[in-house]
Amino acid sequence: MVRYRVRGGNVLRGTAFIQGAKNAVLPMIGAALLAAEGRTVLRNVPVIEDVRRAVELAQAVGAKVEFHESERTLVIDASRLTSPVLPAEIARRFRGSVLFVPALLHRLGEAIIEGIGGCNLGSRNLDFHYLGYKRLGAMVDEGEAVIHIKAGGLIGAPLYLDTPSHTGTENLIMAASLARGTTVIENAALEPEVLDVITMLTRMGARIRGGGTGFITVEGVDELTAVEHTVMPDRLDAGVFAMAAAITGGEVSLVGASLEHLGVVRWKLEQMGVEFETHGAVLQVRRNRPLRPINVITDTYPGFATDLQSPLMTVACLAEGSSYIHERIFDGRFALAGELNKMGANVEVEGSRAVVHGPTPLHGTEVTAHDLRSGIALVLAGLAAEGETTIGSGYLIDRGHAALAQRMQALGADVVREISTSDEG
Ligand SMILES: CC(=O)N[C@H]1[C@@H](OP(=O)(O)OP(=O)(O)OC[C@H]2O[C@@H](n3ccc(=O)[nH]c3=O)[C@H](O)[C@@H]2O)O[C@H](CO)[C@@H](O)[C@@H]1O
Ligand SMILES: C=C(OP(=O)(O)O)C(=O)O
Repeated sequence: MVRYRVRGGNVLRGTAFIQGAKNAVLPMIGAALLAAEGRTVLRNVPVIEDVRRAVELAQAVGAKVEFHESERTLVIDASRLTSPVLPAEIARRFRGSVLFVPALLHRLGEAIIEGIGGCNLGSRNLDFHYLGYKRLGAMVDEGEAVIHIKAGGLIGAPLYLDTPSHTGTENLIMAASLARGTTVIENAALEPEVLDVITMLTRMGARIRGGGTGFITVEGVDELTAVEHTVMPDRLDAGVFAMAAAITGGEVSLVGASLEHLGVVRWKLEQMGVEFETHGAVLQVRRNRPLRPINVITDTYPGFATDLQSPLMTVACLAEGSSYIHERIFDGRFALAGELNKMGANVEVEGSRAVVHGPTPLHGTEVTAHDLRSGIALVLAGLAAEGETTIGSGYLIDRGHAALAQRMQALGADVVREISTSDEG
């Protein structure tokens, strides 16, 4: 029912406040459920739909959770968990639901997963998670509709991931933290969000070594305690606002963005003609020369983040020449191309590769968000387009970006969030 309406042509200038990281706070809510006493306090929590769903899910398994949205603070009391069931109607609405499994296994001896949601990006397997739980001593029954995992006390073991799965790494670290003995996880994910989760778990009393090396050792402990933790800034939100400055030829100050976390995204945008300057804790981004085309291959961190591939495709539409994009993480992440082409772009897709023939003037029309990042990419396209762009299925954008319309308006953009009467999401 939510849609975004964008009138293009305004050059973005001003200050944007970068939200806390969605992909860090969701595992942290899962981690908070590992503490059998006391209250966990999470600060800098983004007010996004995925967090609201995570709060509902934590309440469904028995935790007492207060989300003080205006304070961007979560208070979680998990001293009494009552149900091992992750109910379909909540769990199917976001990916982070999978991050509740370790706490349910440790606290209740079982987890019943009635569904797992998240962006529709092609195949999104969970086999590394299940294999890991099995190696730690759990029994996994993968039914058609329901997955039942049972564990009468997990025991540390050597684990490996075929590829460094983000949530897979977080889940296995959480499972190992309260398992008896030592667990080693080879080929672990290196994403900054994983490191932030390790920092929180360490503060809770977990014994974790090797974060950021791809080779993590966890010595199990008997209990974890409730702590206070401030969620790191969202590098994907920061990347989007940097690209909003880039696509409109503007200049924005990003409060709370870390240039270090942007990694390769920074270098690719610089190659396109975008300038970055750090002023202490504020990151200045501007573009005042024509956009150059780019080649991008997505990869796990420290490679180019797949979640920023879609917004970058939009920016490439305005570049003077052909850009090449190779998507290596997800096999269904190019639905955006068809929507951009409706707006006048010329994007050709073949398998996991796309060629963006720029520059093409964009014109406003009705388009659809197929997932969170294609949704925000269409907002960027709307900023650069002539006329009005309406983006349907806006809930998907709200899953990951807090107060998007207000933050864009503060930069001079004409972006409005509406509740439509049609039945699209
Ligand atoms: C809530 C959250 O943190 N979501 C992020 C997380 O998703 P998520 O943790 O789901 O992504 P993964 O890193 O696990 O998946 C990456 C790839 O590995 C494959 N795979 C993964 C696990 C598994 O057991 N088997 C398997 O084959 C997936 O199908 C996919 O092709 O990382 C993605 C990749 O950076 C991001 O796009 C998501 O924003
Ligand atoms: C793919 C994403 O999220 P999720 O894993 O929650 O579906 C995303 O944030 O772009």
